[in-house]
Amino acid sequence: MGCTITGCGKAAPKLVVTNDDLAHLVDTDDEWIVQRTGIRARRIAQGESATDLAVAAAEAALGIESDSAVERSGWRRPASGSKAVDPASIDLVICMTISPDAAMPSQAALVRRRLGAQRAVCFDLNAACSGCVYGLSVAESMMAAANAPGSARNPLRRALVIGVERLSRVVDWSDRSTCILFGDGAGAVLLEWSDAETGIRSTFLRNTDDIDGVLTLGAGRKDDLPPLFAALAAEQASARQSAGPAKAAPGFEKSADQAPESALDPQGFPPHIAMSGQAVFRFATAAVVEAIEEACARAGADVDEVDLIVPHQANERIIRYAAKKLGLPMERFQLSIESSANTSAASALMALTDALVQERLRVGDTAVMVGFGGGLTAGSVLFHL
Ligand SMILES: CC(=O)SCCNC(=O)CCNC(=O)[C@H](O)C(C)(C)COP(=O)(O)OP(=O)(O)OC[C@H]1O[C@@H](n2cnc3c(N)ncnc32)[C@H](O)[C@@H]1OP(=O)(O)O
Repeated sequence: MGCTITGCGKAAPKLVVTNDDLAHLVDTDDEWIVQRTGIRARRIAQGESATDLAVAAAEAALGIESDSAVERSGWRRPASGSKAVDPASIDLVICMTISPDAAMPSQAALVRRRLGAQRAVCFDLNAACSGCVYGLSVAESMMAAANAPGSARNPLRRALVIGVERLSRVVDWSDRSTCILFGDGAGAVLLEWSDAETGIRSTFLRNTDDIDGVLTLGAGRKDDLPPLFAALAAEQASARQSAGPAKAAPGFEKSADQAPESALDPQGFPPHIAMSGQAVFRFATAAVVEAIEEACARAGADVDEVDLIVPHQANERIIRYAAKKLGLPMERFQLSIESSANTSAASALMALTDALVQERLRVGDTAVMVGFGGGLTAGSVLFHL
């Protein structure tokens, strides 16, 4: 028993922006970008919303034909036949994103409505660039719980897990150290619960504090609250002072050797992606290797038995480093970064679609998806296709 990937799709905006194009915007060049990242071009949304991209990727995964304005491609599990899956039969929609069209309704709610997935429950998930593995892991856990004998949960046999980003809206286009890295797009998988021995076999999730704020993006909220609240705060603070110090609950007293609070002020996060590239690089290289090994260990598999590793597409050098460290040839890793750049929560599902469409991954194969990113987050999922 398990949840099997029965459909996969990706969608990208039509506009192609090459490294040479970006050299008109910031002081950079194609050679630097290719050597440091492996990126040659990215897609940038010009009018396409995150909802447009997510729906197009989801329809591709469901096998639904549509005259969508965005570019899309998809794969369906051969046994599913040519018949498209009815969106009304979907029980769950999860959207992973750090750049949704709106905070409310959720991105998943917008997709649900457009798709016509009337019976699905839906919500968004933010695990930054690890979104794909967190989304798959959460969906698998929910499906396993819902399908356990005697479960009193929502019935859950079909889930759409969609990563979607319109990062072009949250990139600082004057910062050459970040703007060259990111792109827009969406990737989706259809998971179905079945008795088969295929599907997700292990998951591994890991978080570390981003103490130095090496990867941040502000939520862009307004801080100009009515002056009334500042006056009330001052009044209440002085009342508390005259009442004496508040007592901490037993067990929650601060000890002298407790680590100091981070100097980082969340209200000071910029409204665009800010990154300390080398620190992220160091974190990512260690995290990717650990996550691949953990997913394999938990599934009782040897890393050598994995047919294809589908990593978050952040930087080709990170992937090359992981391959070397694990003693695996680069052919065992899906590389889609050249034309898509880093699409954060969408990237590994877009790469998975490429692997399936290009037949680098076939039914019967074993694959590991691995992610890492802001939070800091990392994780992996091992599945038998
Ligand atoms: C949302 C998420 O979760 S994102 C998570 C994923 N992010 C990542 O994976 C990023 C990981 N890091 C990286 O990929 C790399 O650090 C990069 C590509 C960003 C930078 O590569 P590095 O080799 O570390 O370059 P570094 O930052 O040391 O800069 C080297 C020089 O190139 C310069 N430089 C930076 N960007 C550019 C550019 N686009 N073009 C030309 N020169 C540049 C720098 O100014 C610096 O110049 P200096 O030596 O005169 O000061």
